[in-house]
Amino acid sequence: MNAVVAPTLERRGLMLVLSSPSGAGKTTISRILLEREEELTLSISATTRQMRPGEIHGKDYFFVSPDEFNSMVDNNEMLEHATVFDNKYGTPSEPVEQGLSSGQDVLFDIDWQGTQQVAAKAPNDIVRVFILPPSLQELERRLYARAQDSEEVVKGRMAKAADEMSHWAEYDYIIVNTDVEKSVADVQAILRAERLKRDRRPDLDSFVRGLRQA
Ligand SMILES: Nc1ncnc2c1ncn2[C@@H]1O[C@H](COP(=O)(O)OP(=O)(O)OP(=O)(O)O)[C@@H](O)[C@H]1O
Ligand SMILES: Nc1nc2c(ncn2[C@@H]2O[C@H](COP(=O)(O)O)[C@@H](O)[C@H]2O)c(=O)[nH]1
Repeated sequence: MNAVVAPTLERRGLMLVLSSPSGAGKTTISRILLEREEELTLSISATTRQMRPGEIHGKDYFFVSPDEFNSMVDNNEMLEHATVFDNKYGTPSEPVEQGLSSGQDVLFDIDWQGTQQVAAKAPNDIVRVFILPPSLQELERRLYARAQDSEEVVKGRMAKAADEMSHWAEYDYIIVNTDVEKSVADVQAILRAERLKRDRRPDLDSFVRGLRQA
């Protein structure tokens, strides 16, 4: 009987998108996921919004001027871009492509507009997760508890929460973020199953052929 060598992991990475109304917990869940998932890398967005206390340029966002943002768009450097809460946000393409082709999965914290654009460009690579808050009162409480935005900004984000949530059905998976640990475990379960999908495992074809000939 011929020896059959178990398949090495040769898969193209997937694009894991998290969206939610502002304050539901995407950033919190993302930070923990990135600590726990070695094969997951964050897509760092560019934005024209003001830096919040504690945020770091190049780690949380690339904080750019409106002119810089527009020239990135004009030079075709953005995978997607959108205006959210009166500021511009966009995903630089190159780091995403580099991550995917080296077998990393890429995590996106982007809104529904960006998700639609990525889904149109890469329908087979995207996995969409929508995070809901347990209630509107809790969403508002979290926005105030984060203590990084003015009352005016919090009110603006609450006013747009219903509109953002109206896109929930465009996503593959829905998580109600009551408990952070449980939400992280749910996203990890999604990742694990999606990584095993047949279409993401081109290496299996020759492996199974070998098994059948052995
Ligand atoms: N399950 C949870 N229970 C209680 N508090 C939470 C939970 N998840 C997140 N939070 C808190 O809610 C606040 C908002 O969370 P976070 O910044 O992660 O939201 P977000 O969805 O990324 O918001 P934005 O879209 O504005 O970036 C933070 O103070 C965070 O610690
Ligand atoms: N379409 C995109 N949306 C993005 C991107 N980066 C962040 N976002 C979304 O913006 C809001 C507000 O974020 P905040 O950090 O200012 O609180 C939130 O819904 C993010 O998901 C992006 O590159 N493209």
